[in-house]
Amino acid sequence: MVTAYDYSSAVHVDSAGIDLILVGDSAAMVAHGHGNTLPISLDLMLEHCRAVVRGAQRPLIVGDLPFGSYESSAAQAVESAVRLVKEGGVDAVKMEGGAPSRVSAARAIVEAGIAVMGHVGLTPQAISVLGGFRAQGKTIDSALKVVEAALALQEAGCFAVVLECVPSPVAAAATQALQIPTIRHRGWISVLVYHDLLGMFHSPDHSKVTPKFCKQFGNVGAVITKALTEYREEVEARSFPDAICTPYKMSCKDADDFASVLQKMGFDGSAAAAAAAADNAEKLVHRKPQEMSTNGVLTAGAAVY
Ligand SMILES: Nc1nc(=O)c2c([nH]1)NC[C@@H]1CN(c3ccc(C(=O)N[C@@H](CCC(=O)O)C(=O)O)cc3)CN21
Ligand SMILES: CC(C)C(=O)C(=O)O
Ligand SMILES: [Mg+2]
Repeated sequence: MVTAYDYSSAVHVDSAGIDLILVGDSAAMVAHGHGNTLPISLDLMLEHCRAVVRGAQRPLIVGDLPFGSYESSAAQAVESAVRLVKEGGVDAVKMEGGAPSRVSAARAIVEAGIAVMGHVGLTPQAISVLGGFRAQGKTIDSALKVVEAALALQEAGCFAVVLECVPSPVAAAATQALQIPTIRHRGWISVLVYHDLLGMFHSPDHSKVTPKFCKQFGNVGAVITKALTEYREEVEARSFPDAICTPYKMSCKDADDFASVLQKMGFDGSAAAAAAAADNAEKLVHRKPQEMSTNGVLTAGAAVY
């Protein structure tokens, strides 16, 4: 399971054959730059869900219920879950927490006909009471609470539960106790945030949106920065764009006529510039292949024009 927040990330995750996509409220952090997940609204989550749904066909798509959209009552939870499915197009919803009121909300959503994924352990929407992004289940008492919460969510009808930031004995015990699948986040990991696994951000510059440790399966951020830098340098050096790169063609005759019309109108400078550009394009096109740069773009261009 990997998160996705927009069309292009959904296309990538689908192409990689990944089974589940989470449209996570972590979008607040990695897509919008907030320091935690609390600010994102249900309306904004719906936009992210719609974009992801357009990009992915095969994976099961789960949408996070954002902070403030399901805590007040079971009725509010059902209403928000219905919107995620009906307007967002997701296949299932995920909600954080295992307190009795959350378990009742999960049951009500399932009874409304919507599949629910639970989420216990570190529940980022509760940072205010947890005191930060802190691992959970590190004492016997809190470890038991994690297992009990997971069991209660299963009993309420959840089809899976995410166990986030819990020690491996706690994840193992909960997984053994449950019949439904457990999805581990940061432990034995099987859900990762897209940007984390691709290495999209260079810590520590973006430490507020990048958790301390996560296996990086790529270094995409560095690839992006390199490409953007090369583009900027080529534009600054005026080596890109060159005449041959333009796909918009004008016949030599039209170019000449265009220049004389400009001249008649009194735009002498423009006429000269247009004629020079036409001349330049002409020269490039008629160069012999061996005179061309070994750059593939130029060579391909010579064949076309
Ligand atoms: N990019 C990103 N990746 C995530 O995994 C993620 C988000 N955003 N946003 C929502 C939550 C927040 N998450 C986080 C954020 C920070 C830590 C973190 O730094 N944990 C420390 C401290 C643990 C402790 O104090 O007990 C760690 O070392 O793992 C963990 C999970 C997981 N989720
Ligand atoms: C980290 C995962 C489990 C999540 O809830 C999110 O990305 O929002
Ligand atoms: Mg989330």
